[in-house]
Amino acid sequence: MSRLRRTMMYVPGHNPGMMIDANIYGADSIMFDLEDSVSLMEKDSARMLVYNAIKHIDYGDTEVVVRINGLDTPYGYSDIEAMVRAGIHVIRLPKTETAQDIWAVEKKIEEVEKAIGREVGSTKMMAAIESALGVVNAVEIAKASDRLIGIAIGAEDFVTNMKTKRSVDGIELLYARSQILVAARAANIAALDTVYSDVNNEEGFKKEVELIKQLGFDGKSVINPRQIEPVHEIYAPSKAEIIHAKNVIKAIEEAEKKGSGVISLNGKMIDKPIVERAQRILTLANIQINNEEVE
Ligand SMILES: CC(C)(COP(=O)(O)OP(=O)(O)OC[C@H]1O[C@@H](n2cnc3c(N)ncnc32)[C@H](O)[C@@H]1OP(=O)(O)O)[C@@H](O)C(=O)NCCC(=O)NCCSC(=O)C[C@@](O)(CC(=O)O)C(=O)O
Ligand SMILES: [Mg+2]
Repeated sequence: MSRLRRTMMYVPGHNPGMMIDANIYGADSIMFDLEDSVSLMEKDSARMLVYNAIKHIDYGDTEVVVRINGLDTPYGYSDIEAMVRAGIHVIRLPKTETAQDIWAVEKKIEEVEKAIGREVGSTKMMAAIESALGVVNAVEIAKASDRLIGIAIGAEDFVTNMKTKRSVDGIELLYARSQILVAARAANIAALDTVYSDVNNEEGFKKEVELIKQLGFDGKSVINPRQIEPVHEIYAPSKAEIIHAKNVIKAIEEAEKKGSGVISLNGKMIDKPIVERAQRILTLANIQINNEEVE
């Protein structure tokens, strides 16, 4: 079953109180931040804190991601060196604009993997796209490396670059979100939506989550534990959807045994895209397809 990435929670890398038990809130991934939530004065100490957290704290099954500083800053290469040595699962590059940005990070990761005897390719990557140039190059970025597990939109930087600001309905983000989604799907990797900064506006947050789910995003970057449960609730399939999905899988398995790829269920045609949607529903419902009784 593919890993769920409905929520990826930012945890400021200079805040040991937030880092120590960041997995207890139930986010699918936690993302230690070395970039914009950390002041220039604290860059080196935050890197050391995050290194120690990854090395010594057991975060269980939670995926651990680190957002590094860009390679155009004095911190990016040291961030990669420390994070690969610590054993990070995923390195997220902010403000990615070209495939070359990905290759430069990958080159450094590989150098460190070889130096410490870590399996080459085992450190995964994500790219955040936060500018017009990044959006224009989204497909090349998404396809730039086998290490990439997903791409994300960073809306606060993006709207600044576009000389606008975020609105309630998010119209200013529609093109970029769509472009990033299409690029992710073309590369067969995950698409993650951006943060919603107004943590006390639960209604506004839920509306945005409904929107990005409908667009097709796998999940969302979040900044506060209170934002995790609403995302998981909105992404959870209904009981009726689960039962239907199970019936679709059972029907197609029986049809395949008989050598047919197309069948009907309750008078409706069931073919490959419908089966794929059913599998996605069961993944979201956390159900092992083959080990479940079909109701
Ligand atoms: C927002 C707020 C200050 C609210 O504080 P509050 O104090 O009101 O929070 P409360 O709800 O009261 O906290 C209750 C309990 O949860 C604990 N707790 C809270 N937050 C926690 C957390 N994140 N991790 C673990 N623990 C947490 C807290 O310690 C307390 O624990 P306890 O005392 O034990 O009860 C706080 O959450 C926070 O700092 N968030 C992270 C902000 C951040 O990282 N920004 C950078 C990333 S965006 C960016 O860069 C833009 C972007 O790049 C993005 C893109 O890529 O999309 C672009 O361009 O768009
Ligand atoms: Mg940003």
